[in-house]
Amino acid sequence: MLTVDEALARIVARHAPLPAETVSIADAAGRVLAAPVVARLDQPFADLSAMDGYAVRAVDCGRLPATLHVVGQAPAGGAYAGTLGAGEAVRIFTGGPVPAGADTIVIQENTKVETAGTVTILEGAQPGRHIRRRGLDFAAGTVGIETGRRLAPRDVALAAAMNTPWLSVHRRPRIGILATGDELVMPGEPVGPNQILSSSALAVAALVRGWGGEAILLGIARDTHEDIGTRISAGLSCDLLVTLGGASVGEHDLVQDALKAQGFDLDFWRIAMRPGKPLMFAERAAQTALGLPGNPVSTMVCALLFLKPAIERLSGLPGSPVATRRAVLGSDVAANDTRQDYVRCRLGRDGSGLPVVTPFSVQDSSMLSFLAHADGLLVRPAHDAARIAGSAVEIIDFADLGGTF
Ligand SMILES: Nc1nc2c(c(=O)[nH]1)N[C@H]1C(S)=C(S)[C@@H](COP(=O)(O)OP(=O)(O)OC[C@H]3O[C@@H](n4cnc5c(N)ncnc54)[C@H](O)[C@@H]3O)O[C@H]1N2
Ligand code: MOO
Repeated sequence: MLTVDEALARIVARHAPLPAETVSIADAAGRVLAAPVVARLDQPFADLSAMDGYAVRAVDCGRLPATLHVVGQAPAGGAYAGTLGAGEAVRIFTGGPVPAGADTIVIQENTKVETAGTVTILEGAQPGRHIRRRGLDFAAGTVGIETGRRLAPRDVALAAAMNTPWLSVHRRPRIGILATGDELVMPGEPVGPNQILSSSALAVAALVRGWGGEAILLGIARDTHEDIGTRISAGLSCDLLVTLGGASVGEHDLVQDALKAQGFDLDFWRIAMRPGKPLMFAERAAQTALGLPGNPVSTMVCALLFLKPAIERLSGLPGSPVATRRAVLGSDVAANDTRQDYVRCRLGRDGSGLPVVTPFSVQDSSMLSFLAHADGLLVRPAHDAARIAGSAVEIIDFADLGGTF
């Protein structure tokens, strides 16, 4: 059986960033840049005042107090058209252009106005003070944001300031989601005898959206070759088709054959992992299929470990493994077997600030309540020895996933 690392490497290697499209900056947050954002102007566009006060010539303030003639105004969005002469000041506001001839700003707290049309400078007139020089933030032609970055709101702010109303981003991956099983109904539908709710389809759709993909629900296939085949073919325009369940070895586990019948080549269908042994990966021309195991916790954990990096790769990111962090065990754990184990756990804090891991005593991969209440996953490598409380371990902390899991 493949290891988790080998399986992930094969999945990531098989995906490449999708082609670029142009979107309005208003819709760009969360998308991954396919071309750099380059400043189309200098910011600031001129020397601007950083404060409300008076633009003056420092030389006129050599002996204080100094009374100057106020010859005009320079608000943000306006400017004083003339050149400041000896003994003159311009009333200026934060963001206002520094007039020609002035070389410093005196903040208004350091002045007093006794006679209309004059200002008396009391202190604080050093050359260059409170002036933001033209191009201080960036100059025209500066690369503000590099290709391959997922745009956060603060990147949108920078791109907007650089006056780039249209951005080139990678197309969002289209992810088809197909549940399989005679026993499944969707929430809100009548639940017949022997039926259960398809909990995973909506959850995987939410994961896909949170990770930057477009989720396309392909419904629930009944356990027949025909129905599974028909629905797989309906999903052939997706970049990546995710199937739920039917991945294992029982007679009702038909997904593998149905994918082959639709022209997919099977890459692998079992990995050394728990939960999630029956993970399947197949490819067909520009498309891939990821068969997630049916037990709902296995579905979710496998989606986190494999679907997230695949979506990220298609989106233009590297497709890195989900990050783990150092933690200490809060209780003893037995030796692990041949499968890398992802153990649902609670996380506390010890004196040094490290997470303290307490695994739930029940780890049944059908039990969603434990997954929902977990703070993270303890990662136990295959063949890991028994470990006592206090041992160093690796975890996936759900808090690191920014609410996307
Ligand atoms: N003889 C063996 N039996 C099983 C093995 C094995 O290696 N040998 N593997 C077990 C493991 S591990 C898992 S995980 C499951 C996964 O098998 P499948 O992917 O074929 O999943 P199904 O049989 O279709 O379903 C398993 C379980 O999950 C429920 N299910 C399926 N889809 C959904 C959904 N969308 N939402 C909620 N629940 C779902 C389904 O009703 C079953 O109860 O196989 C073990 N068996
Ligand atoms: O690996 Mo299965 O996914 O143990 O439930």
